[in-house]
Parts: sequence; C-alpha cells; structure tokens
Amino acid sequence: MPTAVNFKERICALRPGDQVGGAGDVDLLYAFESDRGRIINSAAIRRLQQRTQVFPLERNAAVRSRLTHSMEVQQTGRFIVRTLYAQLGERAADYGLDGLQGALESLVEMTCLMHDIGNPPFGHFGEFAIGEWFDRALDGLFAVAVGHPQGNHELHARMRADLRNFEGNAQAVRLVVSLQRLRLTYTQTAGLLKYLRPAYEPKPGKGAVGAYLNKKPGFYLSEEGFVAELQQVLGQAPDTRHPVAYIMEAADDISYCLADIEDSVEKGILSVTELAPLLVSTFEKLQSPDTPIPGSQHSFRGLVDQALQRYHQEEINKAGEFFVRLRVSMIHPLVQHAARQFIDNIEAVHAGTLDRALIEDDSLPHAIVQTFKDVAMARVFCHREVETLQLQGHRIIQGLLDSYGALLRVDAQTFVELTEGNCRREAYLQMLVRRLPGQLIKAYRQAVRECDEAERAAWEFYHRCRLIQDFISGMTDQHAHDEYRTLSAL
Ligand SMILES: Nc1nc2c(ncn2[C@H]2C[C@H](O)[C@@H](COP(=O)(O)OP(=O)(O)OP(=O)(O)O)O2)c(=O)[nH]1
Ligand SMILES: [Mg+2]
Repeated sequence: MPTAVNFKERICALRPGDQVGGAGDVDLLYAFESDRGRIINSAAIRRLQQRTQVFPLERNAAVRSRLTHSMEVQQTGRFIVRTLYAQLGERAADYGLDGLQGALESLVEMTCLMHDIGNPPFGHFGEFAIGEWFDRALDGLFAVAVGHPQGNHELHARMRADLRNFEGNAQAVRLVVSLQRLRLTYTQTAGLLKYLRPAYEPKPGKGAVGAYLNKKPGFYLSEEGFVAELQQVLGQAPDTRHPVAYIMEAADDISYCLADIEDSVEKGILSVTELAPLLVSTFEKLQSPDTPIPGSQHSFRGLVDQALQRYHQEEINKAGEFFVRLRVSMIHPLVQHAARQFIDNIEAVHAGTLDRALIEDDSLPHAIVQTFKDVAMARVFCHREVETLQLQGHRIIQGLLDSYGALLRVDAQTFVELTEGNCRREAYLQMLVRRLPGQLIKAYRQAVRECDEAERAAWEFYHRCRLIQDFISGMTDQHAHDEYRTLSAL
C-alpha cells in the first residue's frame, strides 16, 4: 500500500555548487562511490588512529582506538541496512526505498566511519577541557578584540556562546564542510547532523519538544548557512534529522557498548568471571534476565551463561572466546530490533522528528545495551587508571590552549602578519603560528574574506578562535601529548 513516506526525497546526488537538475543529480551510486573515496582518503579519518575511545594514550593496539571503533560501527550500520531490507521485503516500495539498498548501505557505512571525526583528543574530557578554557577566557579576550560599544550585540553574544560550546558532533560537520572541504553530497553530510541545534542556542529543558534531538549542539554558527542549504536541498524541515543519522546512532550504540567492556577486560580492569554475574545483576534492574529475547533462542542470562561456558572450555584465549560468543549472540537481536524500530516508526524517522534513539525504548534489546553502558559507567570510566589518564588529558589540552591562546591576544592586523609568516616583532607568536596546519589557516582566511563587512572585527575574532579550536581538537592524543611536553620543555 503506497504511503506518504518517500525516502527518495531524502536521497540525492547533489553536491554544494552543483546545478539542480545537472549531471550531479543523475547517478546515485556513482556519486556515493565518489563520497567514499573522498572520505576514506581524508586526513580526518587517518587522525582517528591515535585518538581515545575510552582509554587515552593507549599503546596496546588490541584496545580500540576511535578508528577501529568506527570500522566496527561501519559494519554494524551496514548490517542494519541489510536487515532493514530483509524485514521490509516487498514493502520497501511502499516507502520509496526500492532500488536504494546499495545507496543506503554506502551512505550509512560512510556516516558511521566518519561519525567521530570531530572528537578531540582524550574524548569527552578533551571536549570539556576546550569548553572550560573558552568559558574562562573568552569574555575578556572578546572585549579586547571586539569591544566597541556599537555593533550587533546579539550577534556577538551568539558568537561567544557558540565558542564556549565545543562539541565533537558539531566539529565533525565543520571538518567535512569548512576545513577538509570534502564537498560530499548533501545526503552524505546530512547523516552527520546527529543533533539539531546550533551551539549558541541553550539546551532545551527536559520534556520540551525535541529535547532529545537537541540534547547537544549539532553545528556551529560558522556552518549554519550550510545546514540551512542542506535542509532545503533535501526537503528536510528545520530541526529535523536525516534518517541515516538514526541508523548511525543505533550502530554506534550497539558497537561500543560491548566493545568498551571487552577493552576493559583486555586491560585487566575487569575479569570475565567477575563480569558475567555483574552483567546479569545489572540487567535484572531493568528487565527479567530469564525472558527470552526476540530474535534469539535465549534469555539474557542464557546468553551470558553460554559465553561463560565457552570461557571455561577454552584453554588459551579464554576472554577472547567469551566475547566472540557474546557478540555473535547479541548482535543479531540488537540489529533486528534497530531495523524493526526504524520500520515501526517509519513516518517519524522519514520526517526526522523521532525524538529518541532507535534502540531506546522499554524493550529487552534496549536493556541489553543499557546494561553494558551501566557496567562501563560503574566500573570502567571511574577506574583510577582511566581517571588518571583523563586528568592528564585535561591538563594537556588546557596547557596547549594556554600556549596557543596567546594568539587570541593580538590585534587582527598583527595576526594577519603572523599568518603571512613575517612578523618579526612577535617572534614567539610567529613560531607558534608556523606550527598551525596550512589548511586551517587557509580556511580561516577564506572565512574572514567572505564575512559580513559591517561586523568584520567580530567575525575575524570568531574565526580566529575557531582556528585555535580546530587546531587543538584535530590533534591525536599522542600529538597533543608530545606538543604539550615540547612547549613545556619537559
Ligand atoms: N573514558 C571515558 N569514556 C567514556 C565516558 N563516557 C563515555 N565514554 C565512552 C563510551 C563510548 O565508547 C564513547 C562514546 O563516545 P562519544 O563521545 O561519541 O559519545 P556518544 O556517542 O555517547 O555521544 P554523542 O551523542 O556522539 O556525543 O565514549 C567517560 O566518562 N570516560
Ligand atoms: Mg559519538
């Protein structure tokens, strides 16, 4: 039965700068193949290699980095799309999803691979550290740089609020659109818009319409124009998500919940024999561990027992076998649940208004994911070794900002001279500027060139602050660590 839902409206080959109806509008698979090449070859993906997933500055390559995590999310995302099509069968045509499986698979895979590119070194702690530093220093710096009594005060307040709210998802959008300038199709970029509010807008109260979709900043003032353009091209109402973002989010949830725990066992923070009963007792607080899980022949207790049996039978790779068993038996029901939720809520997913994650209901699959997250929260993230590394990460980011923040204390003219590499009277700052990547300076220059002339001073300073945030957040854990030691002469 045909419905009002037509996914073909949300998927097109158009890129920024293309003529509507031009060549870009034709071959979807060809366009998304080109997106794949642009993404996989981008430095932003390579920089995921030495970034924290959970454990900062990790040297053991068996423990996940953001890159290996993202590859797992990519695989889970693809599995969700395939399961979605298997569940839909002939009904795919009712929703305009017929003929789009290859395209959707590619879109979802690449969105998953990119979903963490904006996360700074040291994960959430890096995010806090950048936000805190700007929260402390920004008003004073802004007043000196832009402090004339005339001017658009509302805009200035927005700029300051925007810069105080550094956020990984918003940074990912910025990387693709303004820094790496990948010129991806609008559709491929759309999946990255996980949250919908600009960073300068406050978080809505609990229970407000769209509270979940606006839980965190989704993009910055600097990309606001692009986001509006994207929504217009894809026929998305403002404040709505692209359907691909829901699948990416589910794939992320499914992948990291088990992986974080596996990594903690690899690191010796938890043992399997301690973990197994802990999983069951944590699950029990949410659901009965003896109820059969849809899509599986077992209850949660059954899944854990079965994995534990494998652990005891195995002689050499005991923990490895435990997790393989657990993953194999968990992934199917979780993926099937995500696909079913997509279909059960297809109108809201298509419209981009579903105000929760796909796997976030009172179901057994949700209880599984939540159990792993709760165990990680209770036993891993607060582990002394993890906290020590987080404290170090915090200090490193703040220390780097203390050094590079000096570039926010000079006037615009001096900064321009510094970026041109010939400012002798500021020899120290000149050395710092030489360490900034050329690509970031180029993006800064271009943004300043294109800004509103009437508010030039404010925009110049805004983009200079962004440049510093881009630089620090673009580092790997290791590079941030080395740079901090170098500048501190340690
Ligand atoms: N070390 C540490 N890791 C954490 C903490 N909280 C969450 N994580 C880990 C769990 C996951 O592997 C990963 C989640 O990564 P993200 O920073 O992308 O957060 P998430 O995807 O939940 O939220 P998002 O909506 O993307 O901002 O971070 C924490 O307090 N400490
Ligand atoms: Mg994330």
